[in-house]
Amino acid sequence: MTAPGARLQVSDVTVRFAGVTALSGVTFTAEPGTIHAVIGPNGAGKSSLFNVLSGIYKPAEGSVRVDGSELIGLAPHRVTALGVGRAFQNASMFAGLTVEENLLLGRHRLGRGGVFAAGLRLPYARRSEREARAKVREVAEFLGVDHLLALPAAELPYGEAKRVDIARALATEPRLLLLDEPAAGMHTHEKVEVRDTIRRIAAERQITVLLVEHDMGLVMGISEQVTVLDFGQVVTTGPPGRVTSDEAVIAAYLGRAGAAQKARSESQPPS
Ligand SMILES: Nc1ncnc2c1ncn2[C@@H]1O[C@H](COP(=O)(O)OP(=O)(O)OP(=O)(O)O)[C@@H](O)[C@H]1O
Repeated sequence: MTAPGARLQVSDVTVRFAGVTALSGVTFTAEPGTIHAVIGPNGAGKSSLFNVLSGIYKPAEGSVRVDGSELIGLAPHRVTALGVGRAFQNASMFAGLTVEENLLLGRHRLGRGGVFAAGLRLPYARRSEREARAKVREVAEFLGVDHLLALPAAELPYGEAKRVDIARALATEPRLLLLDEPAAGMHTHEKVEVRDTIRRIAAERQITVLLVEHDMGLVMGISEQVTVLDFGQVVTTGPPGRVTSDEAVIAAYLGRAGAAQKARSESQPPS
């Protein structure tokens, strides 16, 4: 049976870099098995949040709980073991390995075989390797990338590489999946596939999906809840219909777009 998706509780998370507060008191909850988007203008803090949630950044303050277990302070591989998988904005595979090898590597730290056990061909290492290969194939079939398993990762076209990167994250059997701009740079028909894939991950596997994405049509079409960040702070969290009509959200987007337009017009030489 598939383990149900995790509840993610982000509480008062603050991240500072020299002179810059990237996140300030960020608080929201993503409910099990739902699709929860995090949106915001450039520089709002979305990547910093994902880096906290995958153990890359340690916040100055705050707590992140996955089904009640504290994530802050865990190394990235421990975060994976806790049930958090991440697909990256730029697919993060080893170019010299095949797709299957990349997917197996993602799972490696979940297995108990280890390098020595595998080298000695100990029975439990062989069993764990068999299980890992079966899981990788099952996930690849679920995402329709099984025909790519034997290919070198370097040969994948951009869109396929992004789908395979989602498969790599899913192969770690996450209960919470972080998707970082899964539709970036994709054609319209590929975006439809990505949308359907994300829906199936939540609906058929009950995995909680946290989605950072700039395509508002995609975000508003599939998310149950949307958290809006601006200047590192939560502007609001709510269902898409409410968020899109929220004055503060409109101001955050239009204000930033208006400022950019003003800067562009001011940089034009007078005619
Ligand atoms: N490693 C870092 N060192 C210094 N400042 C950083 C670092 N990472 C992010 N920042 C700053 O923190 C703020 C938030 O950046 P972040 O990349 O998290 O935003 P974002 O919402 O992901 O933006 P984008 O949509 O452009 O990717 C920005 O002001 C950024 O310049």
